[in-house]
Amino acid sequence: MVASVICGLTRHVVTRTAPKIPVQSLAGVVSSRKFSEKARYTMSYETLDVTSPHERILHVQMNRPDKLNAMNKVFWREILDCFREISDDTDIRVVILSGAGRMFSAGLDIGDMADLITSQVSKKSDVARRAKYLQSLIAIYQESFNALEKCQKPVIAAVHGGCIGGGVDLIAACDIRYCTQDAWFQVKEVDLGFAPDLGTLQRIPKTVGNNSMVREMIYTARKVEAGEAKGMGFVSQVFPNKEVMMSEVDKLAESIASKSPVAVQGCKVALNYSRDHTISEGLKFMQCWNMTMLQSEDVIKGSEAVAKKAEKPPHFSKL
Ligand SMILES: CC/C=C\C=C\CC(=O)SCCNC(=O)CCNC(=O)[C@H](O)C(C)(C)COP(=O)(O)OP(=O)(O)OC[C@H]1O[C@@H](n2cnc3c(N)ncnc32)[C@H](O)[C@@H]1OP(=O)(O)O
Repeated sequence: MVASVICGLTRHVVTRTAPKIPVQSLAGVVSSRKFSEKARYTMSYETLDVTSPHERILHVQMNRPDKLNAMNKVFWREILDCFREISDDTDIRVVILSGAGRMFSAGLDIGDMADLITSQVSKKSDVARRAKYLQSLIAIYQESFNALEKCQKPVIAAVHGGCIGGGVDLIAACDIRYCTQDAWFQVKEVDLGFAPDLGTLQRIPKTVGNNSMVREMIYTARKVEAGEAKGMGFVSQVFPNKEVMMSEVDKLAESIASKSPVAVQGCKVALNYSRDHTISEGLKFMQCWNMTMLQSEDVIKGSEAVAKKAEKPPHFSKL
């Protein structure tokens, strides 16, 4: 019953329970998804444009420019599938996330949501049935953005123009946020009459030291300009325009991609774990993590390069 009611979402749920395993992770089988230099990554999506600007780096661009990258039903499924696939792809070490067209994202696709309310929610006769439906819908959307945080590779958000509602939830789940001078951020949900539910309220207060400013931004739903976002620590760098930003993002991604994936992925998992646990639990986690990872060949290669003051980083194998 529930499956038939959630209609277009059924496919979504099924995908979640059976994550795809990348071909190349199956016993070294040669994949059709190998890179040629600057080749287009062959994952194919309707709402995302996925390319590989450099070896080991993937650029995921939200690609509904005519709708200001508003997040529709297809997007929620694709962003989840895409980041799950990237997480397991040993060819990839860093991901860049951006938006095509004149802004990063106008957030939730309001038309799409209105259709869903009319076609699904309002047809249910009872408050409990409507509530159950909405609860599972919110959980599905949350999982789409959790996928960025769970992705083993660092994700760099590159924001230009508006970043509204779901757009803020999305970048809150990223590791690093850069933006252009013309970027603005708006937690718009309060203006629409509800509280954000996809991570803004949970992640931003743990990212930004200025809790007073976070609450001001959320309660008023006002636009926060790039300089203010940097001042509060939500973004780490502001650039004059998108071209300059993307070039700097590339440099950042290349720098991270040149490092040991054992080290970088270890840092990501430990930073996320430590954010959600006590210091003592985080330290215990590191004992367990590094009692294995300190035995990696990467530690030998890295230490030798540092000791020899090598100009170039050593070659670290895929992980
Ligand atoms: C379960 C809950 C899950 C998720 C919850 C998420 C919460 C949110 O995301 S809340 C925020 C929702 N978004 C908004 O309220 C923004 C709405 N849009 C606007 O206010 C404006 O479009 C604008 C971003 C300020 C830009 O204005 P303007 O420059 O004048 O462009 P427009 O002509 O308005 O838009 C161009 C084109 O894009 C379509 N569009 C814009 N935003 C959305 C949207 N959020 N959903 C769907 N479509 C959107 C707009 O309709 C236009 O399309 P046309 O086909 O050209 O008409």
